[in-house]
Amino acid sequence: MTLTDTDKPKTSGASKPAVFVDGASGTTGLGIQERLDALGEVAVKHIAEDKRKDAGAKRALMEEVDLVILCLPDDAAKETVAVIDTMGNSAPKVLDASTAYRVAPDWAYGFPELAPDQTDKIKVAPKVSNPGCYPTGAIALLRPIVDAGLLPADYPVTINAVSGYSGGGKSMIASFEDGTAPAFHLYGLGFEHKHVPEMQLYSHLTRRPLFVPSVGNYRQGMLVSVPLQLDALPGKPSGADLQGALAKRYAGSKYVAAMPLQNEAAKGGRIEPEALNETNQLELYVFASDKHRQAVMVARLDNLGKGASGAAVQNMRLMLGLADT
Ligand SMILES: NC(=O)C1=CN([C@@H]2O[C@H](COP(=O)(O)OP(=O)(O)OC[C@H]3O[C@@H](n4cnc5c(N)ncnc54)[C@H](OP(=O)(O)O)[C@@H]3O)[C@@H](O)[C@H]2O)C=CC1
Ligand SMILES: CC(=O)N[C@@H](CCC(=O)OP(=O)(O)O)C(=O)O
Repeated sequence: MTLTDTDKPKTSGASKPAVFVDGASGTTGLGIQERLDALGEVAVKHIAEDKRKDAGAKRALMEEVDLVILCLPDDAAKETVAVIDTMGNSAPKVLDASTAYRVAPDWAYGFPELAPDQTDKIKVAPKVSNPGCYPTGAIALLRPIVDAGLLPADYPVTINAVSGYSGGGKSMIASFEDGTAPAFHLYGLGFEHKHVPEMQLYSHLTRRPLFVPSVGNYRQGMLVSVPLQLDALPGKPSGADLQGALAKRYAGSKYVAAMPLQNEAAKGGRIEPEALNETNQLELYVFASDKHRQAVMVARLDNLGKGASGAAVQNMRLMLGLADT
C-alpha cells in the first residue's frame, strides 16, 4: 500500500514508520519488541531507562513517531493517552494493550477477524484497543454462533478458561517461578473479572456471561471453552451446525482456523493449551456428542501471541498500512 501525504512517516527522510513501545520492558512489551526485531519493518524509538515513566520524555519521543503501543497497567495507559490527547496534529496513532479502552466507543476494537468490516475500521482508526487474551478466544467462538442465530443473545453462557502464568505479567511470573504460587487455581470468583464487559459487548450477548478463569503452573498458552447443552438451545443445533458457523466466519482467515468437528468418531476428547505458543494463531474447536446432545466449544491460543503481542503486531501493521489481512 502507498502511504498518502497525511500518512507519511513522521521521521524526515525515513523509509520506515517509527514506533514507540511504552512499557517495553514488561512481558507484553518484550514480546512485541522481539516480533518487531524479527520483522524489521519499523524503526523502534527507545526511551532512556531512567525516563521511562517520565510523561515529558514520553511526549518528546511521541512527537517523533507514527504510532505508540502501550504495554502498561491500565492507569499508566490512561496517563499516556491523556498526553496524546494534548498533542493535536502531532499525535501518533495509539494501540493500547491494556484493558482501559476495550469497550470505549471512540476506540476501534483490535480483533480484525471480529466481522468483515473490522479490518478496515482498524486501518483508519487513530486509537485501537488490543483485545484481552481470554476475550479473543471467547469472542471468536461466540460471535459467529450468535450472528448465525444458533445461540440466543440472552442465553446464559458460561466461559471456562485456563491460562499459563505469563498471563499475569511480571509479578505472577515471579510467583510461579519462585515456587510460591499453587500449581493451579481458579480465580475471578468475585464475578468482576476485567474481561467480562469486553466479552459480552463483542460477542453481542445481552446477558452477562459467567466467566471462570484459572491459571496453571506452565508459562504460556491458553484454552477458553464454552459448554453447551444442545437441546437447551431453541433451534436444537448439532455440533456440525456450530462448527459450520465458525468455518463460514473464518474461511480464508490467515490467523484464525475453524478446526474440523470433533465428534464421537474423532476419538480425541482431549486438548492441551501450549501447541500454538510463539505464534499468532487461534484454533477453534467444536467437541460434540450426537448421542448425548452436548458440545464444548474450545479456543486455543498463546496468551502472549494472538492474546497479546502477536495481535498487537498484527494491528500495528494494519494501522501503519503494512498490510496483514
Ligand atoms: N501478559 C499477558 O498475557 C497479557 C497482558 N496484557 C496487558 O498488557 C499490559 C501489560 O501487561 P504485562 O506486559 O503482562 O505486564 P508486566 O507487569 O509484565 O509489564 C508492565 C510493564 O509496564 C511498566 N510500567 C508500569 N508503569 C509504567 C509507566 N507509568 N510508564 C512506563 N512503564 C510503566 C512496568 O515497569 P515496572 O515493573 O518497573 O513498574 C512493566 O515493565 C497490561 O495492561 C495487561 O493487562 C494484555 C494481554 C495479555
Ligand atoms: C493469568 C492471568 O492473571 N491473566 C490475566 C489476564 C491477562 C491480562 O493481563 O489480560 P489483558 O488481556 O486484559 O491485558 C487476568 O486474568 O487478569
